[in-house]
Amino acid sequence: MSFVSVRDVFQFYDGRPILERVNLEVEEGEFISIVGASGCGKSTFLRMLLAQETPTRGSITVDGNPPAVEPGLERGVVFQRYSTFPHLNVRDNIVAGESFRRPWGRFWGAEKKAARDRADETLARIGLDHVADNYPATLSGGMQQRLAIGQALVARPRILLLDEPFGALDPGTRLSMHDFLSELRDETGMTVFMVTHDLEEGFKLGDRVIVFDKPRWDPHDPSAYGATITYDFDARNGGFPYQTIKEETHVLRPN
Ligand SMILES: Nc1ncnc2c1ncn2[C@@H]1O[C@H](COP(=O)(O)OP(=O)(O)OP(=O)(O)O)[C@@H](O)[C@H]1O
Repeated sequence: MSFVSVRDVFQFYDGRPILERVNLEVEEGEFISIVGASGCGKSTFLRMLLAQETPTRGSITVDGNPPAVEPGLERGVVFQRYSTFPHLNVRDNIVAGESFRRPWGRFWGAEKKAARDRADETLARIGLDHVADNYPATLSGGMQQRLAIGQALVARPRILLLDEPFGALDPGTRLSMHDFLSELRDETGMTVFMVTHDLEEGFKLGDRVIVFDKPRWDPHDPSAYGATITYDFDARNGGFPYQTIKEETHVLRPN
């Protein structure tokens, strides 16, 4: 069985289909980029992987079990929402991120000093070392996002869920965050699901790029049908020339 297995998943809100018959098999360590039109259910899909929502029908398993409700060590999941701790300075926000992966939580004494030194190395990698002693509220929006991403990444979860994490960053910062994410992923072998609206970014970072779309469309009732995975591109080795179209396995056929 695959590490993450999504079988015949449907999600309805108020009787309205959002996702229909979604199937996906992901091996541990794969990086899955998720693209699709606005409102087609990409974030809903991430929330189901995070067990914040249960599918109306179908099943999702992570390592053979339903996804953990509480993100923990075994099935560590971090959802990127640009949230940092306002009462901790920038350095200690990174230390807090790393402590998420320890069963006993916070660092003390010499360990704390070592954790702060590691945090300073991380801050240098994401270009925030000069504001290590500042509080998040004093940073620009882009810097706060970088901090939140750094905090999520140093927790080194087994699965990392990212919902448009780089959307608001300027192009230079975006590139350095790409490098940071790629390096950490190589170091940890974590499995990543990343929603992005930037196709180039999706192909650059992802091993696969999956597309959510509505294969059935009623012009008189746009919400009559839900979206599913219509394409599953192999993005390794440069992407497009090696694309694999799996339309046959995913597209719904009218009965
Ligand atoms: N809790 C909810 N209750 C009812 N409807 C919801 C709920 N969450 C999302 N929706 C609806 O489900 C649809 C899919 O939303 P979702 O946020 O998953 O899309 P998305 O593909 O991530 O969109 P975007 O790219 O704009 O972020 C939308 O029409 C949204 O209004």
